[in-house]
Amino acid sequence: MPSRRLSARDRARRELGQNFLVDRAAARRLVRLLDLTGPTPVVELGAGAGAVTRELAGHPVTAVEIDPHWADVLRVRCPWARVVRGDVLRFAFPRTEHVVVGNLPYSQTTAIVRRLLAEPSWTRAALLVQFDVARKRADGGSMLNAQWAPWYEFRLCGRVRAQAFRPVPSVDGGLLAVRRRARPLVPWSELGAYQAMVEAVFTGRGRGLRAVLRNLRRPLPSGVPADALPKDLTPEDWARLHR
Ligand SMILES: C[S@@+](CC[C@H](N)C(=O)[O-])C[C@H]1O[C@@H](n2cnc3c(N)ncnc32)[C@H](O)[C@@H]1O
Repeated sequence: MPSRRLSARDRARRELGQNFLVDRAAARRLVRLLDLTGPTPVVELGAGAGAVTRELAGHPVTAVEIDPHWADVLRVRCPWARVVRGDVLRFAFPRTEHVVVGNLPYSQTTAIVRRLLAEPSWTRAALLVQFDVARKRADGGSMLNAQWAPWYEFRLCGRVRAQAFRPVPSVDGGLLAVRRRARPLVPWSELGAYQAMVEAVFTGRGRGLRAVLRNLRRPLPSGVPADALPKDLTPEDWARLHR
């Protein structure tokens, strides 16, 4: 029955964060952040109705979409793309070099970003997320930022007004560029130990960084003021603290 089908679609729209881009210029701005020059493989996260996918015509694209309805639509609209019907959180990312793009479902941004950062083979990502989330990532200072700072640089690249999406969300979007460092500040093989250290510092007992580090029996990195807080440390400070 049409009315039941409509309500199922409405439910999917809400649960899966289906705020589709209707502003072509915004989709182009997102794709331009990838600096695509040659035939670099692209993985698109949450491809939906293909607003971003169609701006990638001519590139080898793998478009991941969880909703079977939109995955089927995509196969017709963007026949050059390899469409994978599945959950980004379980997707097997390529083991060879690639780039990543996605207008992410707002409700799953953190989970998807965490999943993405744990993948070793992509070099650049262009993400459209809530503006405040993009700004927070780019400003640094959070535990999540510190845990990934030796490997990635985050940059806020602009705002996308809420009216660029349908349905119109309650907040604007933000363009976030993530670049893997050519020379990581900490070896990838030490990721687990490094992240445990960052968590211990952020959640450790003591007032100020010096006291927290004293409790953890670690020295304050040279050049860091005694009254600094964990959020004040630069990626280089964190790397020295790890060493
Ligand atoms: C904000 S929409 C973006 C759609 C399209 N890329 C665009 O820009 O118009 C997010 C898309 O991600 C899909 N999605 C939500 N959760 C997902 C997940 N866990 N894995 C894969 N796709 C997901 C939704 O169905 C939706 O199509």
